[in-house]
Amino acid sequence: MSTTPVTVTVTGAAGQIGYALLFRIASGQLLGADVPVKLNLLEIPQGMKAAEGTAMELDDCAFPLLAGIDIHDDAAAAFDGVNVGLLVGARPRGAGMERGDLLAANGGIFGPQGAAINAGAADDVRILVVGNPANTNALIASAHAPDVPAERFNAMMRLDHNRALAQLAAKTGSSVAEVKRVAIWGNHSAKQYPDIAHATIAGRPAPEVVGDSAWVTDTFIPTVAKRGAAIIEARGASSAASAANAAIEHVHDWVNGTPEGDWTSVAMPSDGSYGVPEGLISSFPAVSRDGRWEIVQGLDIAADARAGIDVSVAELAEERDAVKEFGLL
Ligand SMILES: NC(=O)C1=CN([C@@H]2O[C@H](COP(=O)(O)OP(=O)(O)OC[C@H]3O[C@@H](n4cnc5c(N)ncnc54)[C@H](O)[C@@H]3O)[C@@H](O)[C@H]2O)C=CC1
Ligand SMILES: O=C([O-])CC(=O)C(=O)O
Repeated sequence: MSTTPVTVTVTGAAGQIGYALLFRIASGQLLGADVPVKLNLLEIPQGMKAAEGTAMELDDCAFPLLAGIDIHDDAAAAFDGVNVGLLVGARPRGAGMERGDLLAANGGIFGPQGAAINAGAADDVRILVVGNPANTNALIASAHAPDVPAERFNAMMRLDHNRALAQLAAKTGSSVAEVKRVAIWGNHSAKQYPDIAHATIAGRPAPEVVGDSAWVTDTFIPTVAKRGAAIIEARGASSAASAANAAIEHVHDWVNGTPEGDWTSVAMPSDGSYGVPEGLISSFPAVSRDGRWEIVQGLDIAADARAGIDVSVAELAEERDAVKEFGLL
């Protein structure tokens, strides 16, 4: 077992995703069963008491890997020395709030958090933004952290990716483990583009195994893209355990690598691949090698996929332009 604990900062620690996330991190599922972790919890003042309660429960688990817990309502302290930052806390959309209001309110959170990361993070810092609108919040945080390589800021698409795996497995009577190379492109929103064109199921092309292109267009894509809303409708609250699970898997693969022969979906700064304007934090199929994401190159993009990707990327560009107007970039 290595001895130096990895510092993991979780924002929104007292929220529902935080509650589903922290115990898994402390048990070793984020980084590995031999990696001790130190947890920094960041909350707003109103969330501090509940965060303290969660910390008491973490203590009561007596996790051998948990090297300490600190609770903060100050971003500079919470991100001091951070190696892995999970930015979950965000301002939810309130009644009568327009999308622009939401972007501005969250800019007020992710700008200062980016600046705190810039000031205090460890050299190897990796940041995963979960709080919505995740892609644009990641862009804002990164813009406020000029000394941190932009590639260290990701937004979470792993939940969308996992939703796509589950839908495809259910449709074809396969196990999830047999489904490989699904891709989600673009924004974590209802305009994302879930893509099975390059996927395989038990080694066979997924479109052939599904054998029903109307199902892909009319059922699969909207089901995956609108799954967040369907969960809210069913549960009366947004996805929490599945979101926490996705965050764990994203960071685990980023640090430890993706399995040979498969890829995942990651929103990261575009390098211009697949015609996505450079700098937008957009989702691509990606593999992790030596602790870095690489966009899977050379995939043929058919006309329907091109159109779907373009719609999602246009939404990201609109969000970027809106936050630029608010002076957040
Ligand atoms: N990217 C994705 O796939 C998904 C993203 N989400 C998003 O994750 C976010 C969190 O969801 P939940 O945990 O369910 O929400 P929640 O409302 O249960 O918890 C959010 C927590 O963040 C805290 N918070 C607010 N502003 C903060 C700040 N400036 N610093 C630190 N903490 C702050 C709140 O006090 C609250 O405890 C939401 O924006 C949600 O839309 C949820 C599911 C999936
Ligand atoms: O839709 C929401 O508010 C939560 C979310 O991002 C998801 O479940 O994908």
